[in-house]
Amino acid sequence: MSISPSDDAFDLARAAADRLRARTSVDSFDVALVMGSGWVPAADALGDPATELPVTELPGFAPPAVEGHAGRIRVVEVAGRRALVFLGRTHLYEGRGVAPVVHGVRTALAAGVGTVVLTNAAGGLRPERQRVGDPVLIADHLNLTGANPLTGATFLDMTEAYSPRLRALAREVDPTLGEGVYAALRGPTYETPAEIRMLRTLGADLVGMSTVLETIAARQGGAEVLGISLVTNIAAGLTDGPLDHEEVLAAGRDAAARMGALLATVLSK
Ligand SMILES: Nc1nc2[nH]c(I)nc2c(=O)[nH]1
Repeated sequence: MSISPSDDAFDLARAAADRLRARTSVDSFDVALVMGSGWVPAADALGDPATELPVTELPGFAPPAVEGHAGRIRVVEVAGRRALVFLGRTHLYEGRGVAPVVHGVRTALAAGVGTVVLTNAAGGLRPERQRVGDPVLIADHLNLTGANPLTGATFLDMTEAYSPRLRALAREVDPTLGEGVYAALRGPTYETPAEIRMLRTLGADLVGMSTVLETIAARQGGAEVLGISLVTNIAAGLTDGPLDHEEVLAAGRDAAARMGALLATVLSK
């Protein structure tokens, strides 16, 4: 018998799923999409929501670190599938611990979701083949956060953490999509040039501060995962000049709108 993470984390996810069902009058959902920084235009392209609510209406969700769209959930029918669209997420760097970072995914799985799409904004480590604004499919990850949502003898296979089937579907829809290894660090600092050189040596192609813990939680719950990064800056030391977070978000917004059509098409398959 595997020793799963503390039961209260799963009890809280079940309570949040029950409240979500009651609030949306939807008994079960098919797919969850977590829209990272700059991905709100993609969420808008998925279609008009039947319901939209602040996550704080559900147990276990903290108010968003930054006001605005982040911290809201939309219920949208995407290609005939009942979708939960999370606008924004909790990051490890907020210091709330690991469980809140994966609470959204666990809530979605408790509400019946079998497919989880994780999007994020990331730094690009391969300027020779990446441009700001490029979407990149996540083929695999390096969890360098020093954290894990699982505890105890939960020895989870992570061989195909990012669904080969969904990645092939995405490439069928958009053959220009590249793939890469996503390295997650705790943050909130961006990397030093020396750390970027280390990550390139380790085989990473993208760097960010999210996604990997959500992927682990989704895989523990048996869900298929599709991960997509939007390269919103070329990582530190690989171009001249410092990183400016506002520029980074603007680049993400420009490219994210076309991602909405891609996601809707992939989910229709
Ligand atoms: N760690 C890290 N996270 C990021 N998020 C974005 I957007 N760009 C970066 C980056 O260059 N490094």
